[in-house]
Amino acid sequence: MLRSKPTLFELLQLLAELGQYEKPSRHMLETAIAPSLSENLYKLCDEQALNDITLDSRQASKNSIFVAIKGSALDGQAFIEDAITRGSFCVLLDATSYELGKAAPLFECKQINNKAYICCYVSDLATHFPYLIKCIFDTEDFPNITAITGTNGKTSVANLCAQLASLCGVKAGSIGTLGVSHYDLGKSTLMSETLNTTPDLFTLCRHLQSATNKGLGFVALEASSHGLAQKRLRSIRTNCGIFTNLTQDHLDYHENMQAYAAAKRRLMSQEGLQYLVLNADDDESKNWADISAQNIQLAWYSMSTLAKGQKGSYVSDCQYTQDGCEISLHTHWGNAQLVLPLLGDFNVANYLSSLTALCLQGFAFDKLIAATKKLQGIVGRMELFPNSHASIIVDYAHTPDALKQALKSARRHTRGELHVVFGCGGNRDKSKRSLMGAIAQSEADNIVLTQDNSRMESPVDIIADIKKGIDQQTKVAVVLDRKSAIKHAWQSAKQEDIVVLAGKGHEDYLEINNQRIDYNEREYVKTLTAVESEL
Ligand SMILES: CC(=O)N[C@H]1[C@@H](OP(=O)(O)OP(=O)(O)OC[C@H]2O[C@@H](n3ccc(=O)[nH]c3=O)[C@H](O)[C@@H]2O)O[C@H](CO)[C@@H](O)[C@@H]1O[C@H](C)C(=O)N[C@@H](C)C(=O)N[C@H](CCC(=O)O)C(=O)O
Ligand SMILES: Nc1ncnc2c1ncn2[C@@H]1O[C@H](COP(=O)(O)OP(=O)(O)OP(=O)(O)O)[C@@H](O)[C@H]1O
Repeated sequence: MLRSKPTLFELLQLLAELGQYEKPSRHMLETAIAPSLSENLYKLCDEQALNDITLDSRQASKNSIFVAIKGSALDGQAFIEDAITRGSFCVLLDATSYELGKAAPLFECKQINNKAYICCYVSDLATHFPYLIKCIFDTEDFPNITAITGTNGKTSVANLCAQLASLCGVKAGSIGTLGVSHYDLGKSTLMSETLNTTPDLFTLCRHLQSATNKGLGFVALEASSHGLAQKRLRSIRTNCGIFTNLTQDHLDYHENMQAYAAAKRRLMSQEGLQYLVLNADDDESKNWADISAQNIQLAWYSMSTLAKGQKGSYVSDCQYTQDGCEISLHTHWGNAQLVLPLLGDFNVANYLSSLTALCLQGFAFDKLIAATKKLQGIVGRMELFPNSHASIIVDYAHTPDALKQALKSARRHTRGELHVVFGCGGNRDKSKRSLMGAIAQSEADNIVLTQDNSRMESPVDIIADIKKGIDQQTKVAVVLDRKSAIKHAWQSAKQEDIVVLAGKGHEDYLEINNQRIDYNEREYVKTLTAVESEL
């Protein structure tokens, strides 16, 4: 029988060929399994093509392989029972995790709750991940991938790229903070939630395999700095990379800006990278251009103009209306006058990067312009909730730069005063709190400080840290309960004012004392503004 994918036994033989250990024989397999008298297990090892692999026991499917590795907080070995209970028949472990001082066998048969499974010990297991995925997924058939990195804008750009590609007739997908979505002619369907912005390599492959099976030709993928640093994208062929910007974030993890910037630059080493889109208005882009490989085609985007010789897109004039931006667009591929249903300069920049990436990859300019007219705003990203009292914008800004950009942008769209409601997350980069306080003071007329995901910290302490950046305390009100804070800000606002709610965006929970409490800001705003007539 012809099989496109190997069995576990064949996989072990292939790994042995890579020089890791002695080639196993069938006799070894029979001897290992025989004592458990598990005929079914033998069949799974020697007759059944491998079908799924996971690092996370909670995702283990029937007849899958569970890869148990040590993480930064936990050891995957603690979840073997969970994986076996959920259907895994095999656990891959690094050879070093075998009993101290003893040489690990290549495999042995074990039992948990009367269920036999096979435990394989592979030397340098993590270095074989790229090889493992090629044995299980049709990686060569994966859709064209555009990966987006940068401190801010990844989700927005991924969404815009996927919307535009699908409106041009190519079924598309996006993978990132908002989950995994598929797009057909601009209409998006949420396929699954994601635990991480950039999923681990095996989860990512599962999403890409499903995209392949559903006939998608294009996928926009968010590449977070954690994901890049932890090599979650390694060996995933990436046609195009987009870098949006670099400002302070995640220093609790990366420790300093150099390490953070270096993590992002890893995107340039992605396998198969042909195109790179850089932000001419961001200094870090110049470092990217200096070190990108000669064979990668560069293109640029800018909110002002491009230098001589820079191929790409820019905007010469931007008018801010109550519900969007009117722009004069100039690109290497053509020019146009456009109305974008997006708020804020940075969303125009996000649009430019998406358009440039698609033009570079051969999408027709005219089709993209026609598609632009059908674009939808992005959930929780400068999302406008107009009403006759004072418009509300729900935005996901949770970094100093994002808050600054969101407030500056909102200011341009308002004729009245600007109000901001925000807090900061607990147990994360504390240094950004006072910076965000200072930004709110300089950019907004009125500030309401409130709860965000305080996690294990006291929200009162977090707010005290934010206040350290504010000396005009008369501008500030503190209302701990987030819904009450929003109501307070909106009721104190006047007609033609704008109230920006920063930090929660699309999320549907508040994480307090390590518990997720149902909280949907967008739904709350709809309810609140529906009763505006009672004001
Ligand atoms: C610090 C960090 O980034 N940790 C990530 C890392 O976890 P880890 O390797 O340390 O794993 P661990 O939690 O110690 O667990 C060890 C092993 O046990 C497994 N396990 C764990 C629990 C369980 O029930 N069953 C199970 O099998 C885990 O899958 C893992 O293989 O690798 C895991 C798999 O890829 C990630 O899910 C996990 O993200 C955690 C949840 C996290 O909070 N990460 C954040 C900081 C993050 O990565 N954020 C960025 C976006 C940031 C942004 O731009 O805003 C992201 O891409 O999501
Ligand atoms: N190009 C940009 N430059 C600066 N700020 C931006 C840009 N695009 C979006 N923002 C701001 O950053 C917030 C987050 O945007 P988005 O979700 O697109 O970024 P992200 O990089 O995916 O962030 P995260 O990884 O934290 O989810 C937005 O709500 C907005 O306030």
